Amino acid sequence: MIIGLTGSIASGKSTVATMMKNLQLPIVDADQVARDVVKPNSPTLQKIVATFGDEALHSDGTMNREYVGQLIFHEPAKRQQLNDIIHPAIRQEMLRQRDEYVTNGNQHVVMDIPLLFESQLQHFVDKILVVSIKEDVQLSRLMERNQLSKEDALARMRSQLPMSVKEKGAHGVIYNNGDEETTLKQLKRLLKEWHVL
Ligand SMILES: CC(C)(COP(=O)(O)OP(=O)(O)OC[C@H]1O[C@@H](n2cnc3c(N)ncnc32)[C@H](O)[C@@H]1O)[C@@H](O)C(=O)NCCC(=O)NCCS
Ligand SMILES: Nc1ncnc2c1ncn2[C@@H]1O[C@H](COP(=O)(O)OP(=O)(O)OP(=O)(O)O)[C@@H](O)[C@H]1O
Repeated sequence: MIIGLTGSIASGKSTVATMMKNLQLPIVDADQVARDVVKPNSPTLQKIVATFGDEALHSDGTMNREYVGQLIFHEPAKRQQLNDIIHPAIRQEMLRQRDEYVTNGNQHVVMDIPLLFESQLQHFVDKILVVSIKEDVQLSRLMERNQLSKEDALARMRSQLPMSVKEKGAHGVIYNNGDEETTLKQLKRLLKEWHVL
């Protein structure tokens, strides 16, 4: 079974992905792939610099994530431009990793894809697991983790589909408002239901 793990920004996808890894499930991590495809001198990073200017680059040749983030989380048109450049490369590499895990005999693979619904990638997976969170808890965890102002954190949250839409499209939902142990219990229950554990 290919499981699509998604949710909203700072809802706890990485936290749940780590739990799944500890349960011996292989993970394809879209955020990590998104970092890999913009390595210094990569064609994707060159396109980003051609579009957003030299400020998108640090002097050591790595992408200036803060600068690009400020641009795209506040301006939908710029976000679309970045998505058009970077998403094809991300998709190709995610599918390569998924298929490699399957070829190597893994019965189940987890794909951690923050924008699964926004990018309409439902067809990449067999079942969709949404990590849900209440908006006030999400806001405070996001502000704390990324040291963001309330305004910047809200801009990031609003750049994604509402949680209610994602919950409706899910085969299973985990609520990550409490402590990690409560979340782990829900995860194990769901995976048993799906005959993954
Ligand atoms: C804009 C960038 C440079 C900001 O980098 P930063 O280190 O601050 O954030 P990070 O990459 O850790 O992403 C954090 C979260 O932001 C959200 N997010 C990232 N990109 C987007 C986007 N294009 N649209 C909506 N939400 C996004 C996701 O929930 C993601 O998990 C970076 O997120 C990026 O390259 N985004 C484009 C690639 C992408 O769409 N990634 C998301 C999943 S494939
Ligand atoms: N149950 C929990 N209790 C307390 N803190 C939590 C819990 N789950 C996650 N966190 C914290 O909340 C923040 C967001 O969690 P995490 O990074 O897993 O979210 P994410 O959905 O992967 O985020 P992103 O979309 O930005 O990649 C992190 O700082 C994490 O340590």
